Amino acid sequence: MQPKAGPRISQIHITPIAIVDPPLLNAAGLHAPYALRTVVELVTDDGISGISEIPGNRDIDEALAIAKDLLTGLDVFNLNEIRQVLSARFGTETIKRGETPWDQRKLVHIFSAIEVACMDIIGKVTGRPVVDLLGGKMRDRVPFSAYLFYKYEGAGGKLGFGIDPDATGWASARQAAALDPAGVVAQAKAMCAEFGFQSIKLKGGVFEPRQEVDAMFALREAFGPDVPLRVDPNALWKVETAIQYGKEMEPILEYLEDPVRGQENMAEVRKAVKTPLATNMCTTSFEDIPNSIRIGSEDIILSDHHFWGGLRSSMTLAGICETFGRGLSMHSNSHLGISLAAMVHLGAALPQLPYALDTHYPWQSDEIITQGRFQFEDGAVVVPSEPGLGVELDRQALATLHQNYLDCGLTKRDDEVEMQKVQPGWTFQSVRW
Ligand SMILES: O=C([O-])C(=O)C[C@H](O)[C@@H](O)C(=O)[O-]
Ligand SMILES: [Mg+2]
Repeated sequence: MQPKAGPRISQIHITPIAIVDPPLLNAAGLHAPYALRTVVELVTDDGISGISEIPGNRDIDEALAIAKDLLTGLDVFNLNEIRQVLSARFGTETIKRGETPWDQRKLVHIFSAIEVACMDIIGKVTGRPVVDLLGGKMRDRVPFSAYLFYKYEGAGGKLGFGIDPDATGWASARQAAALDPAGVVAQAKAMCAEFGFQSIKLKGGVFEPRQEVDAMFALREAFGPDVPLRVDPNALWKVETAIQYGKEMEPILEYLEDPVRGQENMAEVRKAVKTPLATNMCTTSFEDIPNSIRIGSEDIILSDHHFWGGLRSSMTLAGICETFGRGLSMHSNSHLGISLAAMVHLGAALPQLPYALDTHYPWQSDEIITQGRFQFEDGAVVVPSEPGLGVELDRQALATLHQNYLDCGLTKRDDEVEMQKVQPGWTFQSVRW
């Protein structure tokens, strides 16, 4: 029997969108009232559509527009060829990941956008969910962790620092300020009550370490020893600070995420502190792995299919982690349901899943898929069983959120600029305490 010719890419639609994001504080500054995402839709010559979502950035969107011409006519099943074509065009980029908690590299984002949309199509053609294309489902539900942020009062979007007085439940709690340990505990209680999360992460690197460590002890006091806790100062601590507070938190932490900057500093802290160290900042690409293994910079890699070049690359990373005794979990950024669907398929396919994954999803209120917002049951999302990603693009919502993008005037994430609007003169420091 002759193999069938695969469907070929005939159209690529790239739509930047802006989604409402509350004033969340982090090491890089403050979230703008809108977070940017880019939605990519591939359409095949026989009219099948596949979608993906990546962090929004005008430079990356422009690179995607160049990729469009290179990819038209290629077989969606031939992901190796697609990768080769993209590597040949963008593989020499000199852009580095940068010092912020997010990633600036174009190639990994483009790979991710194209590969996920192709896998959505392949799933539709074969009648199988994406998790099956990644080797099959290891679990039916994928657990996520509560992701707490210090924040100013405010709802984001058009309301900015204002609030919607008619909001109820988590939609109301999400607007509250959280600027001290009591505020963090109140936020955690509201988020866990709504989503049923069974582990908790605090985004640190905002206040001096004593305050953030006190917040972790307050969470332990409020939730008891059965709820795993993590804190992520996004590499702002000095080695001695990380060792001091890392030791103090040994009895209460599941893992300590990126206390310090760089693999060497992480390795030094790891030798001194018993708690496992996790990273999405020092070992962030395949090129970083050899040194990570050589010097032992972390115990857990927080993968992110948007930054590691897609879902299949993330499976490769899982194999490397298994070989070298690293744990693997997942990092996130402000995102909608297309990204969440991809994260859930990947989470379901990973051979081991010892840690609940990160997600910013509770902080978002918009959605771009026809089924509406994903539901969490006891902190977990049920793996979609429909072909492909199992989500369909809501074209009306896409148009509205694209208009938000045009109106808001943002072209990339810049938390430093947003912070300066509130605290004039504030500057990002790569190591602060
Ligand atoms: O674990 C992390 O480093 C993140 O989740 C990075 C994000 O960019 C986070 O800092 C945020 O949303 O401000
Ligand atoms: Mg992190």
